[in-house]
Amino acid sequence: MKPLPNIIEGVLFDLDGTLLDSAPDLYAALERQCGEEGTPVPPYAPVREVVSRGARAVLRCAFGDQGEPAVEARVERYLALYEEVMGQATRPFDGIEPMLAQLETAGVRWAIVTNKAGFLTDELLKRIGWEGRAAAVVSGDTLPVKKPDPAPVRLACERAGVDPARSLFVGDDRRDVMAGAAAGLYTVAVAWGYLDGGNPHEWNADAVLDTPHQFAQWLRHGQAVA
Ligand SMILES: O=C(O)COP(=O)(O)O
Ligand SMILES: [Mg+2]
Repeated sequence: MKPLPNIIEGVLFDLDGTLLDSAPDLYAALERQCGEEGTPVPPYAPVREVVSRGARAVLRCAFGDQGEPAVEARVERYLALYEEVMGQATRPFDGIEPMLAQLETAGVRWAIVTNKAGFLTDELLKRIGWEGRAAAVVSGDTLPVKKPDPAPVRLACERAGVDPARSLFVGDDRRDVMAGAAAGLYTVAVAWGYLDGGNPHEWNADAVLDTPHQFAQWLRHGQAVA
């Protein structure tokens, strides 16, 4: 693993699958939609895996064999159902809260760069009690482009007032690593997330960490822990 920057000003995080285990609510919304349509509900595991790719990827698990227009036609209803249940079962992954507290105590600013639509991100952060806590929040529709484009990462650095060269980008998907690297940040792939069926060791991240606890320890010591 590449050594960490000497001074860390900011840590930017992906949301779904990195800070929050949001898959149970995204699955619950799909269950409801399948129920409304009398369609069989797909098993949880393959849905969980694609959650970081957004609503369409989740819908494809149930309606994909009917073709892309059938998926597209259900996005609006799916998002409405998700908004209803969002936050009920979504929790930070184990170890995330103490890790964020560690950053806050150390005066390191942390921010969120998610591909989730802004109206959902803002409402979800309210519901889980994180409103106003992150130094910046950039959502999938804040700009005309989203991750893997580096622009949302650059904007989050600007809004949080941190130097990209002294900041980390942390995510559970290859597109997080691509966006973070192209924006000039040190990139961390997290193996505790959804991973989209991929292997985080193959994404050319500067570091790969297995648990939030290990990540927190690594930040404290500036190096990988065994
Ligand atoms: O909802 C999405 O599209 C994915 O969200 P994420 O970027 O926070 O993983
Ligand atoms: Mg993600």
